[in-house]
Amino acid sequence: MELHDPTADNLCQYLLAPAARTPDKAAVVEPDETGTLTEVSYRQLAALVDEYTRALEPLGLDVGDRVVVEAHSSAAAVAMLLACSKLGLPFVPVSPQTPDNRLLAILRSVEPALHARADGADRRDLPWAGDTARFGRSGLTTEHPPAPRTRRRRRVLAVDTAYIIFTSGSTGRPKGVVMSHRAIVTFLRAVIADGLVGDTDRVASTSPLQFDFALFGIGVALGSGATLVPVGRENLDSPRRMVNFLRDAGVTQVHGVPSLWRPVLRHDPELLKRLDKVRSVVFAGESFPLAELRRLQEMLAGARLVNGYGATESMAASFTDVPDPLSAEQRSLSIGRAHSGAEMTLVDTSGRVVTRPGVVGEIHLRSPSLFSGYWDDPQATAQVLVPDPLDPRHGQVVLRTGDLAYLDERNELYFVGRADSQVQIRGNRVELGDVESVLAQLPAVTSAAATIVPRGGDHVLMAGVVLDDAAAPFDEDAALDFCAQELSAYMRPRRIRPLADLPLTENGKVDRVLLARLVTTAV
Ligand SMILES: Nc1ncnc2c1ncn2[C@@H]1O[C@H](COS(=O)(=O)NC(=O)C[C@H](N)c2ccccc2)[C@@H](O)[C@H]1O
Repeated sequence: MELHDPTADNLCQYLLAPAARTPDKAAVVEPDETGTLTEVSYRQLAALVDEYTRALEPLGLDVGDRVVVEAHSSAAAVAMLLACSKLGLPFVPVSPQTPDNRLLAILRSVEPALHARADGADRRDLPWAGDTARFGRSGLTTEHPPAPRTRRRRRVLAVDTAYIIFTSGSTGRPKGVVMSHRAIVTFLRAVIADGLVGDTDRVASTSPLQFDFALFGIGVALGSGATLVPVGRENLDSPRRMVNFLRDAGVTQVHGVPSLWRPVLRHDPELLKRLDKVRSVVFAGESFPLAELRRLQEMLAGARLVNGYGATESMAASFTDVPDPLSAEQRSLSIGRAHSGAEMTLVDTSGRVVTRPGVVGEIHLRSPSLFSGYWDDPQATAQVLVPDPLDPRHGQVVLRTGDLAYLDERNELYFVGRADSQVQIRGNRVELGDVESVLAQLPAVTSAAATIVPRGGDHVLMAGVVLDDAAAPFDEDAALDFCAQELSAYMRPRRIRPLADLPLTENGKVDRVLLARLVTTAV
C-alpha cells in the first residue's frame, strides 16, 4: 500500500489514473488522417506515454530541463505532455501558429533541452541550433539528440515545474508562468470536486495549446475519467463545420472563449439547436457580451452556461453558472466566488479589504494553486505574488490579479476590468462593457467592441461594430445619437466604425490594441 498517493504529486500520474480503472474508456476522440473520428483509449494513451518516456529517458535529461512542445491539441500532444511530466521535464506548449519570432523569443528565454514538434507541424527551420525531436502516434524520433547532461536530481517532486506558459501579457515582453505539479493537480481536483465535469462527459476543447484554457480542458477531462475532444482550427472555420463536428463527436461540454460562438450566432444561430447532446458550455478569457450570451442560451435551451474566470497564474479562480434565463435587466455577469479551496478578496488602493457591496477593489487570490513565479523574472514575480494584505507577517503570498471587481449584496463578485487599463476619460472611469452593451442594442449590430485611444493629452473612446450581413450601409450619426441618449457624455464613443470582424488575439480574445488601430484608421 503506497503510503503516499503519487497521483497527488504528478500531473502524469493524476491524469493517467483512469487508465487503471477504465482502461478501455475513450480518453481522446479525434479525427484520423482521413478525417474519420477515432477513439484513443486510456490504455492506448498510457502506452503512448510509455513509448515517449522510453525514447526520452536515454537522452539523460535532468529534472527541470525544459521541453518546448509545438503541437495542436491531440492524443499525441497529450501523451507528450504527460511523458514530460512523468520525467519531471517542464513542458512549454506552443501552437504551430505561433509566429517564428515569438517562438524564437521563447526558445531563447527557456533554453529548452529539446524542441519537440508534432508530426505535421511543419515550420521553416528556425535560426535556433538547439536539439529537436518529432513525435506522433507512431512514436518519437530525435533529429538532433541533446548532449548527455549531468543528472543532479533523483526524484520528481510535487514542487517541481509541470509547465511554463508564456502569456502575451497585456503589456510588453511575454512572461513565462511557471506552474508546479502540486499547483495544477490541486486546482484540477478542486474544480472536478465542484462538479464541473463528470466521467460521462465528452469535453470539446477549442483553444490552442499555448493557451492554458486548452490545458484546462485536458486536465478536467482526463482528471475526471471523461473523454477529451480536441477541436482543430479546420473544424472551427465555419459555423456549419463546427456544429457538425461537435454533434458527430457526441460532445456534451464545450470549452471556448466568447468569440468561438460569434460566427454561428451571427450567421446561422438556428444551427445550434442541433447540439442536443451539449449539456454545458464553459467560457473564459473575457466577459461574454450579454446580448450574445442570451442568444446562445436561447439556442442551447437548458444547457448549463459557466463563466470561468481567472488568470494563467493560478489557471483559474472561479466557475459561475449564468442565470437561466439571463434577464434583460442584467447588465453584467457575475464571476461568483472562488472554487473550493481558494478565496478571492477585494483590496482598495490603500490596501484595505473591501467588504461593502458596490465598492470597487482589486481581486487578490489566496490559493494552493498559485504559480511558482515568472520564468527568469523575479522582479515581475514580486509585483504579483505579494504578502497577504490581511497580515503580511505570515510570509504567505497571495496573487495580486490586476483585476478590478465589486461585490453585490450576496457577496458575489462582478468583474469591472483590468486595473492597468482603467483609463480615465476626463477623470471618469470608463467601463467598456457598458459602452459595448449599448452598441449591441443597435439594430444592425451583431457584436461591438470599444477601446480608448490617446488623443491630445487626453483619451477618447472609439468603437468598432460588426453588422449582420444583410445590413444596409451603417448610419454612424444615428448610432452616435443613440449613444447620446443611453450613455453619459464621457462614455460616448467619438467615432463608431463598422468592421468586418472584431480583431482577435492568438488565444481568441478581442485584440484591443489592433482594434484601436483599426477604428482610428478606418475610412
Ligand atoms: N470570465 C472572465 N471574465 C472577464 N475577464 C476574464 C475572464 N477570464 C479571464 N479574464 C481576464 O483575463 C485575464 C487572464 O488572462 S489569461 O491569463 O490569459 N487567462 C485566461 O484568459 C484564461 C484562464 N487562465 C482560464 C483558464 C481555464 C478556465 C478559466 C480561465 C484575467 O486577469 C481577466 O482580466
